[in-house]
Amino acid sequence: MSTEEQSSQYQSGGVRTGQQTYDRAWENGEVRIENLPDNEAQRTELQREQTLNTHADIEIDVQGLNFYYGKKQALFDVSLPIRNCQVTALIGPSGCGKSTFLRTLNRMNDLIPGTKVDGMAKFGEENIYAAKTDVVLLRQRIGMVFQKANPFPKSIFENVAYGLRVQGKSNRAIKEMVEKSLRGAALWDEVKDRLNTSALGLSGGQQQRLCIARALAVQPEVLLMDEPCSALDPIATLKIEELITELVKDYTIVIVTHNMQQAARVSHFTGFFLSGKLVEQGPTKDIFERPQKKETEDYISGRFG
Ligand SMILES: Nc1ncnc2c1ncn2[C@@H]1O[C@H](COP(=O)(O)OP(=O)(O)OP(=O)(O)O)[C@@H](O)[C@H]1O
Repeated sequence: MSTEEQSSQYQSGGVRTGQQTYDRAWENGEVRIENLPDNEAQRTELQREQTLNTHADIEIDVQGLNFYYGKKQALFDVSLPIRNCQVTALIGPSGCGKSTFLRTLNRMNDLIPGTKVDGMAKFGEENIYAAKTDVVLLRQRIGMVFQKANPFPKSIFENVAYGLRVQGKSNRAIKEMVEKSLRGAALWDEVKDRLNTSALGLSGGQQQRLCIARALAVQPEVLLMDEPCSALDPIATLKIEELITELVKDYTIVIVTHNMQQAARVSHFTGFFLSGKLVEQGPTKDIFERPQKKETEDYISGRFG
């Protein structure tokens, strides 16, 4: 089908396939990774399908979560299992509550005055939302990477060493962990000869991988990623996606993304949010190819959002 034919089909409201939705994104000037060498996108999607484990243990079991910014309720009765060593993507239109949900998982919203949460998020024997939860320890176990890379104005080495110094680790242990974390974040080879130079001199993609290394250094069990590629070019985006595919062998990953094709490429499970409610969740392939709810189908096929 020609581009023109596709466009007219979109305008007439016909159902789009994921590829067509992505083609439209390309026409709109958004990222298109399929054009990169070796058809990397198809490879990662295939790898994701092969590593889907619908029986994986539930690492965080969120049940009946309600969340409020002051009087405004932002999440309504959300229940979502986050599975061990799988990537869970959170998708939905702007303002639907994806980031709010993500931030409840390591209590980042506590930093915003006037917020309130009720419900349960079972993590091991703990309820993440319980008043007695040690939030510092929680954020060490559940690390976070933000939309915009936020390295400290320090050297590359000190950025990664930061959390380890706070923990009082020995210099020798710190040196080992910094190297291990930079390797884990697929950055070591690019920076090993300039560890003492400023992190701010790195490219955007390298800075984001440095932030991932910084999160890995304190040995988390879960990594939360809030649109980690939204400020990156296609090549840097591809590197982060490849990295996610590697990291998920050892870590449970939850990623917020606006980019449905990214969700399709990297995630095993997907949750679709709309107006603060989790409309549908399940294996990514099912959500994209056989959505059960009309709202999901409309969103996936690009009718809104
Ligand atoms: N600090 C805040 N104070 C008050 N309301 C907030 C705050 N942060 C978010 N909200 C509101 O909560 C709702 C959910 O926002 P959230 O950022 O979680 O959505 P999102 O799906 O991540 O959106 P986006 O894709 O645009 O980042 C929105 O109505 C938003 O305006």
